[in-house]
Amino acid sequence: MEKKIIIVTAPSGAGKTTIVKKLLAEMPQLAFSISAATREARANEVDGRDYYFMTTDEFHQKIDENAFAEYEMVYAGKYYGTLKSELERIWSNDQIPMVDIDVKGALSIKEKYHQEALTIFIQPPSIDALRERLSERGTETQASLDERLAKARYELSFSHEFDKIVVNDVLERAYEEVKNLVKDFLNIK
Ligand SMILES: Nc1nc2c(ncn2[C@@H]2O[C@H](COP(=O)(O)OP(=O)(O)O)[C@@H](O)[C@H]2O)c(=O)[nH]1
Ligand SMILES: Nc1ncnc2c1ncn2[C@@H]1O[C@H](COP(=O)(O)OP(=O)(O)O)[C@@H](O)[C@H]1O
Repeated sequence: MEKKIIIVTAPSGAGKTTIVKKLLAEMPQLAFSISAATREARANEVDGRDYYFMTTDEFHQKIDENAFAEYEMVYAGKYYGTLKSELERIWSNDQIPMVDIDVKGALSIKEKYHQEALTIFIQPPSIDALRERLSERGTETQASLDERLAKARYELSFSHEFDKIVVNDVLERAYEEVKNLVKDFLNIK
């Protein structure tokens, strides 16, 4: 089977996880690419399901082994990365990896797999909407909220680097748009 890959990226809080999870539940052809990360697990997160949680030393070791398709220091000294072994695991199951990563990581993975990739940028309707969504999600402190919003302004300037931009205004509408893009890419009716 051809090794296709779908990359969804967005500023934090734009809704990409919500959209990706919904799509994964509906399309068995896809599998979530579980990233490695050095941040603390949140209360509802499970190692090996949400992330492969690692210490910084373990992450450095993987970098030295050239084990990553891409990695970035995303927030506050925390590393996140896509393991090559994770993509291979999904391809060997005859599924297509759905990669949910930050904008810089998405650009580098796109560079690597550009011939087989569909890249989608989820755009929030506005910075104010982002602030509201992140506050309501209840996962951020004032400092981490400010950090995410500053990064979002920067990331929004890269939206045109991706194959498709989907504005997440009304969730259901944005979701349908993403689903149709994925179906087109996979030649599914
Ligand atoms: N470059 C890169 N970024 C990642 C990876 N996995 C997750 N991220 C990004 O890291 C950021 C922070 O993730 P997280 O702390 O879980 O917050 P959330 O996505 O806002 O819920 C998000 O923008 C993710 O898209 C990865 O493997 N590589
Ligand atoms: N279209 C939308 N309108 C309002 N709230 C939304 C919409 N899409 C997602 N959300 C909410 O915004 C918050 C951030 O979404 P999430 O999927 O966690 O974003 P990301 O993965 O991009 O950081 C969540 O609480 C989610 O329920």
